[in-house]
Order: sequence, then C-alpha cells, then structure tokens
Amino acid sequence: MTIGIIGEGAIGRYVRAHLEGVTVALVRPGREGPGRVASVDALPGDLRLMLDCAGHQALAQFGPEILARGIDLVTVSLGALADDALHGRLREAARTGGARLHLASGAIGALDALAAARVGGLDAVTYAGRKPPAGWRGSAAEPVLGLDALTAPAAHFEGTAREAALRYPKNANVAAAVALAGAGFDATRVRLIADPDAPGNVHEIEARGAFGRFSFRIEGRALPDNPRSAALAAMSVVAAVLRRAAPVGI
Ligand SMILES: NC(=O)C1=CN([C@@H]2O[C@H](COP(=O)(O)OP(=O)(O)OC[C@H]3O[C@@H](n4cnc5c(N)ncnc54)[C@H](OP(=O)(O)O)[C@@H]3O)[C@@H](O)[C@H]2O)C=CC1
Ligand SMILES: O=C([O-])CC(=O)C(=O)O
Repeated sequence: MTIGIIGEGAIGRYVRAHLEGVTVALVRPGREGPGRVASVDALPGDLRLMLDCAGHQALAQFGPEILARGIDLVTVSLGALADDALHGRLREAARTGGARLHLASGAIGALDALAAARVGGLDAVTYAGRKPPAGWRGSAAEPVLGLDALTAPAAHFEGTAREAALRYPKNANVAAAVALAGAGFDATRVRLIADPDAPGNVHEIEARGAFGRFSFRIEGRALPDNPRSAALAAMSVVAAVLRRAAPVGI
C-alpha cells in the first residue's frame, strides 16, 4: 500500500522510520523534490492513505481536498476540530469522497472507555495536561507564566476543551481527543499546567457517568527532537496504520 505523509517534524520522522510504504510527502510550496509534492493534485493516483503529522494548519489546508478525493486520512491534529466550520467541511468532504478521517489517539489512551461511557451518559469529564516548562515554550503559556523562572507547578489555563484546543494548537490535541470521545468540546473541563518537576508529558482524565467512574493517567516520554510532543502520539499513528491492515484486531 502506498502511503503519503504531511509533516517532516518530530512526529512525521518517527512515523516514517517505523512504517513501510510511506513513499510521498506533502510539503510546503517551494520544498518539492523527489517523493515530495506541494499539492493534493500532485499526489500519486494510487494513493489510498495520508497521514497528517503536521498540525492544525496543514489539516485545514489539505484535509478537505484529500478526503474529497477519496483518500483516507489519519490525523494527529484533533484540536483543529474545535473549529466547527472546519469540522463540518471535513465531515462533508469525507462523505463526498467516500473516505474516512481517522482521529489518532495521540498522546492519550482510554478513549475507548470514554466513548463507550458516553452511550450511557456522562456527568463530568475533566482533563489535566502537565508538561515541563520546555514543553510549553512557544505556546499561550508563555505570556501567562515566566517559564524559565518557574520553581513550582503553575496552571496557565482553565476552561473548556474548545478554548484549550484553539488557544494551544500544538499542546492541547489531547484535550480535543478527550472531548471528541466523551462529553464534547464545551462540556469537557481542561486544566493545563507547567511543572518543573513533571516526570514527562503527563495526561490525566477523570470521568463519571451512568457507567461508573474512571481515572486515567499517563506519563508520556517526549520525542527527542520536540519536548512538546509525546512519543506515544507518533506511535499512535503507526498503530492506526497497522490496525487498518490487520485481519483481526482491537
Ligand atoms: N494528538 C496528539 O496527542 C498530539 C498532536 N500533536 C500535533 O502534531 C503536530 C506536529 O507535531 P511535531 O511533529 O512534534 O511538530 P514539529 O514542529 O516537530 O513538526 C511539524 C512538521 O509539520 C510541518 N508542517 C506544518 N504545517 C505545514 C503545512 N501547512 N504544510 C506542510 N507541512 C507543514 C512542519 O514544516 P515546517 O518545518 O516547514 O514548519 C514540520 O515538518 C503538532 O503541531 C500538534 O498539533 C502533537 C503532539 C500530540
Ligand atoms: O504530546 C503531548 O504530550 C500532548 C500534546 O502536545 C497535545 O495534546 O497536543
């Protein structure tokens, strides 16, 4: 199977190194070359799967056209779906093209439990994301906190998953994943914390509803070349592709 990728950063490079069959990259105009094209039109005709490892802007820019062409798309840019207009365009394009937008589980887990719990009704879902200061560099945390001088954990955001996803496009895709699986963007409460003693990128979900209650916590290791992004996010893209190919699987 021929697979294409968007993004040649920390996640994209990991995915490429761990998957066979990635033969073409969708890149910014001016960066074309062998195996690199700058438009959806220029993608090979036999391509059936694209992997977005590039972020919100790339999903908005290329996603609708990829799906409308009948090419399935796996994305890590879940927070982009907090924009209802883009979410609608992607849904419509997928319908038109008979393709599917697959939302990679990314740096979090337990989304299956949350999605099942949603069926019975959820009363409250909260998500807390905690990273070392370096993981928040370049984000909306910077003007709120002195990241370099931080000596104790400090929350720099409290609000809905929708606000978090839109305000922190490189750091709150997990908030979007929790929202999309569970109680939705507006009913999911989010707290984002910079913590000099964080043991990694720590993500915690608390949920209760008709099913009962659960807590989930993961201490994710960041990718070596980007302290913002958990290695598990890249692994989840590879796992999503492998799952598609498996005759039996979970
Ligand atoms: N779901 C989840 O749990 C997680 C999701 N993410 C999402 O994944 C994204 C990528 O993470 P990561 O790999 O660590 O980030 P990097 O900054 O290391 O890499 C991003 C790559 O995408 C490319 N890119 C960005 N926009 C475009 C575009 N419009 N067209 C073509 N290429 C583009 C960049 O190119 P250039 O160098 O030219 O800018 C770069 O190669 C994050 O921004 C975040 O939104 C990240 C972590 C967890
Ligand atoms: O990689 C992580 O730990 C989480 C992240 O950046 C995001 O949610 O966008």
